[in-house]
Amino acid sequence: MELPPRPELFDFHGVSMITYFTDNWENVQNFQARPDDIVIATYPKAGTTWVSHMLDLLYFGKSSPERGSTMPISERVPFLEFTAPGQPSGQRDATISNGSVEAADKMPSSPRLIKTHLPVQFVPKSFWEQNCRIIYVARNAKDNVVSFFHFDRMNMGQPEPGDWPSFLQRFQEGKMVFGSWYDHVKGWWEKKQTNPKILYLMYEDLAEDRGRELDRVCSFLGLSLTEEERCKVIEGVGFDAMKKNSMTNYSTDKYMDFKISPFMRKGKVGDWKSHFTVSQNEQFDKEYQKKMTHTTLRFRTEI
Ligand SMILES: Nc1ncnc2c1ncn2[C@@H]1O[C@H](COP(=O)(O)OS(=O)(=O)O)[C@@H](OP(=O)(O)O)[C@H]1O
Repeated sequence: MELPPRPELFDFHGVSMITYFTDNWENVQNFQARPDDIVIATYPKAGTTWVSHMLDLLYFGKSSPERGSTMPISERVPFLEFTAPGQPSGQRDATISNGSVEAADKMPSSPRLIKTHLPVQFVPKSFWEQNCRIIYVARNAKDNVVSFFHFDRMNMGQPEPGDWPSFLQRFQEGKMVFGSWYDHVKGWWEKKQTNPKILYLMYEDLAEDRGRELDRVCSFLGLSLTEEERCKVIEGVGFDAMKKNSMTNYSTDKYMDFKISPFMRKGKVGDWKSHFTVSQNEQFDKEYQKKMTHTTLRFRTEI
């Protein structure tokens, strides 16, 4: 299959975007949420797939144990604002595998688990009106940008990444798909301060002790598990298990070139140390301090 050329970034209401996430804008904004919908919101590469698979196992692992090994994560947890590359708005094939609003509308399962990378100000208002629960996952900026760089190298549906120094520079300027990491993590953090329906998770905490974070998630969602169920979820969301599982490792995605880099790449905290030079790190830290002065949000870059 011939793939369309890589998309270009453009400014969309103050946020850098590509058309795959703006083509269906009206339908996204008018999306009708249901009160029991659960949203998994993240800046790209912060642990979306990890928490999506965790929630899917939590809700459907018992009733449909085959689901996690037969349905790609993009079908189990549709990506709200996504429209398939190469298919202009209005002519899209609205199957569940394309993600998107239409797929979510048709989902029979309850609760619906819905993925989004939207910054908080772009979230469709129906989610707030319905008082839906939202799990936001954030990852420290250094590991986040490294993961994003490798993703853009291997995903032909993303803009050309260029070389590492220029990618890092553009990350600091917020010229990434879904905009500035700083605005994203801070915007959701502020929203969380007044909205108890938002659980703010950290990738680093998950990496440190996913059992403990699973317990936090269950308590937020009002779920209780038997010890056996709990062990099954913990095992199912391990990095090695998810890397092997073709329903979570994106090996079925035709836009990703695994010869360049796998989707489930390293899954580590601190991998940034093998990418940043000493001077890139110093420069980054300086800008980071400035951009994070007026927030109580704190990240760990190693565990
Ligand atoms: N189970 C588990 N354990 C540890 N790490 C995990 C796990 N699942 C996904 N990952 C890592 O998360 C990174 C992908 O992030 P996302 O799923 O948010 O990507 S996406 O935005 O949906 O494209 C990507 O990070 P990097 O390896 O650093 O590139 C994945 O490897």
